[in-house]
Amino acid sequence: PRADGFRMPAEWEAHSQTWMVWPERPDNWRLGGKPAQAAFTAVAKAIARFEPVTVCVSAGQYENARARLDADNIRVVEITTDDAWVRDTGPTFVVDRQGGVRGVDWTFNAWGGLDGGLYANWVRDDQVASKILEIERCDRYRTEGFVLEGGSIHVDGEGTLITTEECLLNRNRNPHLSREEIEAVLREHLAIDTVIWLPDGLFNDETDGHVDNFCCYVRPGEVLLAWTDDPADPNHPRCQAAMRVLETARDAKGRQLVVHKMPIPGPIHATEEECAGVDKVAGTQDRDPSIRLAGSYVNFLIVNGGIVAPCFGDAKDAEAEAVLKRVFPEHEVVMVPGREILLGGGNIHCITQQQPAP
Ligand SMILES: NCCCCCC(N)=O
Repeated sequence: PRADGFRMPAEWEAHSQTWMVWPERPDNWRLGGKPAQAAFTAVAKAIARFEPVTVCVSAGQYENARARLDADNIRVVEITTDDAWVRDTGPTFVVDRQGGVRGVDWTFNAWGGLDGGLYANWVRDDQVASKILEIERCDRYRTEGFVLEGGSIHVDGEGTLITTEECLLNRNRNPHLSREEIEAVLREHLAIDTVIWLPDGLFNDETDGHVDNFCCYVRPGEVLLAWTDDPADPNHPRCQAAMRVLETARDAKGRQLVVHKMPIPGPIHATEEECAGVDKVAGTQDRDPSIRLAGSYVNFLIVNGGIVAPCFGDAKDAEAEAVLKRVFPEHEVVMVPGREILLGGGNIHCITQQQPAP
C-alpha cells in the first residue's frame, strides 16, 4: 500500500461508515447471544446517530437482526462468519490522496491459532475482510501468512503506530518473523515510520494484550492509557512499564507524547449464572467466575463527531465519561453498556471497524 500511495488514517479522520458483525455463537455468547445482540444493537444505534452502520449477519439471524436494528442509518447484509469481532477479522482500510480507499486483509488465526487461539476453526473469520471489501468494491492487499488483528494496533495518521510486544511478538502470531521484520510489514502496509512498543497490554486480556484495550490515540502526540495507582492491582506493573515507554518515546514527527490517564473499572468478574449460559465446546475459551475480565474504558470507538464508549455499572463510569469529555471536547460522548460484550472477551472498539471516507 505505501508504494501505491496509501496509508492508514487515524480513527478521528472522517468515516464513510462503521462495520459490525451480529453475535450468536453459543460457546462465546451466553444464552445463544441474546443479551449480546441487545448490547450490539445499542452500540449500532449509538453509532448510527453519527454515521452509517453496516451489520453483517448469518442467514439464520438475518430476519431477527434486521427487525431489531430498526434505525434508518443501519444496513444489514448477510455473510457467514465464525464470530463477531470485526475489529480483528475485518479489513484495515487505507486511503490515498486521490480519494482511493483500499483494504489490508491480514491473515487471522483466532488470536493464536493452535497455540492459545480462542476457538478451534477460524476459516470463515479469515474471509471476513475480503467479503467486506468485495461488498465495497475496494481493492485488497492480502498478507498471506502474516497474522495480525486490527485491535492490536493504533495509529496517529502521521506515521506513528502503537502496539504491544505481548501480542505482536507472541510466538502464536508470527514466530517466523523478528521484531524488525514485523515492523517492516507494518511500515509497508500502513505507511508508518515509527513503532512504539508497549511491553504488555491489560491483565487477562485474552487477545494477548491488544493495545485497543489498553492505550489509544486521542490526537497526534496525545495518548490515553488505562491506569491504576493500586500496587496490588496486577495491572499496576503493566501500566508502569507502558508509562516508562511512553514518557521516553518520540513519535514519527519527533514529538514527545502527552499521556492522559483513564481509570480501570472493576475488578469485574462473570457471575456463575452468566457462565452457566455459555456452551462448553472443545477448543473454545472457557468462561469461569474466578477469572478477572479485562474491562477497559479505553475500548471505545471514535466516530464522526462522537465517542461511543463502554460503561460497566461501575463506580468509575462517571470518572471515565469525564475523562473522555475532557480529552475529546469537540465530540459528543455516548456511554453504552459494555458488560455483555466484555463477557465475550472484548468491547466496543473490538466489535467495530471504521471505513474512512474517500
Ligand atoms: N472471544 C474472543 C475475544 C476477542 C476480543 C477481540 C478484541 N479486539 O479485543
